[in-house]
Amino acid sequence: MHWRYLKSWVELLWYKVASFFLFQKELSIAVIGLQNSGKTTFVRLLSGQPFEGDTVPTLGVQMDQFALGNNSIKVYDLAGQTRFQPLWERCFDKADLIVYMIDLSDVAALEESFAKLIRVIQMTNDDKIPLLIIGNKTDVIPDPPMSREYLTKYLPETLLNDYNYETIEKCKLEKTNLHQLKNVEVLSKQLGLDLRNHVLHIPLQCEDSAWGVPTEPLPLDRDVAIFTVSCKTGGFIQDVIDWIVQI
Ligand SMILES: Nc1nc2c(ncn2[C@@H]2O[C@H](COP(=O)(O)OP(=O)(O)OP(=O)(O)O)[C@@H](O)[C@H]2O)c(=O)[nH]1
Ligand SMILES: [Mg+2]
Repeated sequence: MHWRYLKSWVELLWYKVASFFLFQKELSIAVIGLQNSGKTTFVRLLSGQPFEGDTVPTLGVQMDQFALGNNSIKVYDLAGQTRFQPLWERCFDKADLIVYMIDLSDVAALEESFAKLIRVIQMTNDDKIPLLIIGNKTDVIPDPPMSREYLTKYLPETLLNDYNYETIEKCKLEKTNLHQLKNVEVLSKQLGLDLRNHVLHIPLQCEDSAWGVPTEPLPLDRDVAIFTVSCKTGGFIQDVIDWIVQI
């Protein structure tokens, strides 16, 4: 046997023994979302590697295992290309947490990304798998000129705690108003996710709802969190990590 293979076997064995004694819990995470949304970049950050501007699109699924705080994390980094999307659901039964990445700066892909997320929520809701929704690439979205209204209304990028879903406006998203999505409350409204009342309002255009007929809100009996982040600048990544390790 080549010494390099022997070395990786020894490392794996050492990791398994160390995890048995050192780690409080083992967490399997499935990271999904459309291509180019930043899934592999996010996994790299989780494992302590720096931001990489030039990444290679993932093919199929890439598995990685590392320590995060006192936890041993096993990550399934899934490919976002359409041809690989059927693989996503094969990882759901192994996952203790599903992370869904959205590229907030890609206005052309937002509708597809939102629709696929809603499908994932419907598919995994009975199993109550915790769900972490990450709006990524906030650094690419230009801010409008600073105003008092902007500062008070659009700045919160942290996890929702107490908010009033009904009073948030839903708008047609365009390049010029994308900055609103940096606010997790606005993002939750666009997705139809009322986290305060734990329900999903399924939009009419989604494939599983009859066209033109409002569907009943879907009760969410699971942990759901939404963050908006920048994997490039590291903005709010630590908040995401803190949330993951507490589940
Ligand atoms: N500006 C900016 N670029 C980012 C950010 N996150 C990721 N990227 C870039 O986006 C591109 C795609 O990132 P990946 O992590 O490979 O995307 P992915 O979701 O894994 O893509 P697939 O594997 O094809 O599904 C890369 O060029 C990254 O450097 C971010 O927060 N800001
Ligand atoms: Mg990838």
